[in-house]
Amino acid sequence: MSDDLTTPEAQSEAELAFEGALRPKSLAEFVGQSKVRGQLQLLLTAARMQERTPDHILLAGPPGLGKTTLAMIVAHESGRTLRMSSGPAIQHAGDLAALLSSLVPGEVLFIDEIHRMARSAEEMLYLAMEDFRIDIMVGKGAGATSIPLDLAPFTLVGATTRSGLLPNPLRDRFGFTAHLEFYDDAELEQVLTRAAQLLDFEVDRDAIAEIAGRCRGTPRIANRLLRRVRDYALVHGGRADRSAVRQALELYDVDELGLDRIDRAVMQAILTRFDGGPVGLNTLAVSVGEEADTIESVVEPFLVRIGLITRTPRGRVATPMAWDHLGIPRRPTAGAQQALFTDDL
Ligand SMILES: Nc1ncnc2c1ncn2[C@@H]1O[C@H](COP(=O)(O)OP(=O)(O)OP(=O)(O)O)[C@@H](O)[C@H]1O
Repeated sequence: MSDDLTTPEAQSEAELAFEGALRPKSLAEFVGQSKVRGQLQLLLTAARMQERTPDHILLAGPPGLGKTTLAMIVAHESGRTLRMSSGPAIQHAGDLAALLSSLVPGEVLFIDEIHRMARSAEEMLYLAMEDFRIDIMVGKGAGATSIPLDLAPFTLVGATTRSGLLPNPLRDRFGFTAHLEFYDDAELEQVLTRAAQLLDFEVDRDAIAEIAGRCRGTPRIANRLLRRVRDYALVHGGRADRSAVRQALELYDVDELGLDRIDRAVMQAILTRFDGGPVGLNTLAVSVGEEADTIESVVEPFLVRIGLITRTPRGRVATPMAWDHLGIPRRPTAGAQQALFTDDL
């Protein structure tokens, strides 16, 4: 689904550059997530007063809600440099050893998608987080020895979209875990207003409200839709008003609830092929030709959140609102109450 406007992951170098320009640089500029902001502020201030590195921080939540931005803010607010890496780039304990041993004292190490790091590296990280020390294995077999190596003190900021996949010993070593929530419409309007100002783009208030309602509670998508609306207003030479938003987003297949092509394909499958469900994740993924992981981590949380589907022990089930929204008449004999596919819940 890499070409979809509402995919919450960043999609290209150009988008990353665009995001960089809009990224809040301080906690004060960061919109929403007020509880997490307050908790982080306290943690950073206490560390500063005690002249020590801040505790390790785990940021959990769906893509595009601001985990990378918060990691950058942690480094910035504590006056430290930031080193960025990601779970998939750490395939061996040696990759992590090289990274950790090159940190300068006090540096903030950001590991995105930390749940995708190699198991062997995870174990090395336990000791590094706790004692700022690692054991390097030298040699093989009976002659193998481990050489302890002291590390510079650092703060690890881990980000994950799947905190349930992190082993407990790793999760427990974070001093603070922040669960980022989807943003409400008022917060998204603030994100959009700020972005429009930074882009020097004049846009009507009701246009902002219209975009906020269609961006899946996700700032990254809000900014991306704003960009498309800006293109539309530029090309058509008109005002960036509510009607321009509607026309631009219709062109890109984003409906008034923010559903895109994939969401609709998933809903159509549940409603028409499986009579409203229940249907198991893998069966559903195969029927729409998508990865089960994409359905589970990107599509489903949003559909559940807006009340179009529910998760039951027997699988995903469409709600009455889903039939109405997709404009599909409910079948009186729908087998929705039968567990059709219970093999892969
Ligand atoms: N609270 C916020 N206030 C203003 N803008 C935000 C906020 N959170 C995120 N953004 C905007 O959304 C973009 C995406 O945020 P970010 O890269 O931090 O998300 P993420 O959660 O790390 O996503 P991923 O998991 O895909 O890496 C940022 O460039 C920023 O412009």
